[in-house]
Amino acid sequence: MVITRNFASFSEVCISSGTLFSYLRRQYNQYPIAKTSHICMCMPLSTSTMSSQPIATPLIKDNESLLRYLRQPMVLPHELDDDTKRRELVERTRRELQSMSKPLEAMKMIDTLDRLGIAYHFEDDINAILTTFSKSAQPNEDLLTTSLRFRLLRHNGFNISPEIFEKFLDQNGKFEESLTKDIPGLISLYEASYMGAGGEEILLQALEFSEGHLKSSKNNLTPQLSRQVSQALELPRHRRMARLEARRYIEEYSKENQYNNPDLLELAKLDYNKVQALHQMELTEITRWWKQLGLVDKLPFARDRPLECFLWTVGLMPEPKYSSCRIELAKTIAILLVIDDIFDTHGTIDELVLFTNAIRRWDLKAMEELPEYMRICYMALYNTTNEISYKILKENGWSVLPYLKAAWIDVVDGFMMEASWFSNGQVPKVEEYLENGVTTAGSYMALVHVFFLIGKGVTEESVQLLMNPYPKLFSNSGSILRLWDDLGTAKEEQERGDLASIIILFMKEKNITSDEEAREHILQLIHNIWKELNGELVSRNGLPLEIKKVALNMARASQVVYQHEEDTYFSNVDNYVMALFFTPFN
Ligand SMILES: CC(C)=CCC/C(C)=C/COP(=O)(O)OP(=O)(O)O
Ligand SMILES: [Mg+2]
Repeated sequence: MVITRNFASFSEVCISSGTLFSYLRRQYNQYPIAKTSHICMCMPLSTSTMSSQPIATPLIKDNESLLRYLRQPMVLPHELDDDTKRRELVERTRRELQSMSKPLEAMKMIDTLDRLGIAYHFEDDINAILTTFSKSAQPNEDLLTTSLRFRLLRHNGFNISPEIFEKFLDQNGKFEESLTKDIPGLISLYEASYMGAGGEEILLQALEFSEGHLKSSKNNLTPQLSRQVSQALELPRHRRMARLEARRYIEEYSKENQYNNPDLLELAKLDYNKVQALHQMELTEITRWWKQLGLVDKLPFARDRPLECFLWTVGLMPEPKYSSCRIELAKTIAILLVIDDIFDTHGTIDELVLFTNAIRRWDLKAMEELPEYMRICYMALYNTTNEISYKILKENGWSVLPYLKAAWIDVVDGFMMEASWFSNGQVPKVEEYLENGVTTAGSYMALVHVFFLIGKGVTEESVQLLMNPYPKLFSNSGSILRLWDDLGTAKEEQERGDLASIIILFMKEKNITSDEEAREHILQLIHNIWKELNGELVSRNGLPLEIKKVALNMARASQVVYQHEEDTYFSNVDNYVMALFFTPFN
């Protein structure tokens, strides 16, 4: 049996590799067979059957803590059992899914798998089932089934026409009154209506109809239905961040004793814990990188939030297969926050001009003209971007530096634009500010990196669509990010002396006197942009489905990170972080 154990870095762990190896030999009768910078593999002398089980490891800085760590059993027996059990359950669930003959049954199962955060195991099976659903129109299907079919298909990138809802309209073109008694059907219709794209009138109507009736009947329902209605009204499924929803729904599902499938529940919990352990490992790696980079030691005014950066990446790309993408993306966001702080709070306008020009030149000679505090940030950005480009070149053979660099130049140009507006006392138009704000929120920068880091569907044609201009998909999702950012951080930023906020601009431009009213308008704007985003998800815009899904996830994560009561921001995000990364299921 091979046991793998992940260390923060091999050199950090094996201050003396002899210590490790002889310790393993003595203690566990295991023998090291391979070492890389992150993994040490050990093989017991007595057997050669293999299975691997990575375990998250805390930073180990000296021999003392290494030995303390190693004194724990190498692989806890229950962890191996859990993994075997998890794999068995995945296969059992796959067989169950494949054998389902009734469409509604299969759809409900797909929906539950998705909600429990385990659908990624069955991607091919789900796609195969949905492909058959997309071809077979079912005239007699009820409201619940039709709506669920529509939502699942769109969610997975299939283009299905909303005409399938026409059969529920009466002679006056309104949803039939009799449907108001069908609460599960109404919930399903409500959830489906959030998949609507611009101009899809019938889905607008569906939203109004279902929302109105759900609100008015909420108090006269069974506790279970009432809970479902409240959940949907609070935030529809389509807008929820996957990992957070998995965390929440596993808890809810475990309470529904009569209705749940015990196999699915067990699988969801085991899988959640396994993915959480992977996230912890990534977090260890990012934190170690960030500490070694030492940027905030040199720039004490800058934000030091690797955990928050990582939360973003889990929002954007929750699936385990994107592990290394998350690590690289978190690095870019951490640096983005520092540059943002330089522009928003620390740099003088002359220094910012120098910095912007140096970034445009993108060479180390340009760095020499900068003040010392900017030089360190410059080089951190330069090196990190080169390293990411190198990694992509090594793995896929693509030279992506020109794209990554150009995206960063755009970010800094955007920051400079903001800085010059505010230093000249200029008030930009809302539209102008928003357009620039999409760039300064890092949206394009992040999505361009993700496009290459994921590496799916990267062709000469799709690369052409990536920049100049950026795709509408990116602008839509970036606008939602910027709007939520401003809704969430306006107060904090005003206190820090940063006056850039769409709320103030909106109030000025639209002659609105109340902050509250301006916020309402912005929420409506977000809702409208979501429709555009939904259109992009199913449009043939030439972009791969993987990046479309990430863009939608970015809009979802923005709401999670920024929607909060002003004074409870940190405690909210902290709660998410605790639940997502540090609290396993029993
Ligand atoms: C997925 C990505 C790209 C996440 C980055 C999040 C972000 C907007 C950080 C800047 O916050 P801020 O509120 O300090 O920015 P600003 O000062 O521009 O409002
Ligand atoms: Mg902000």
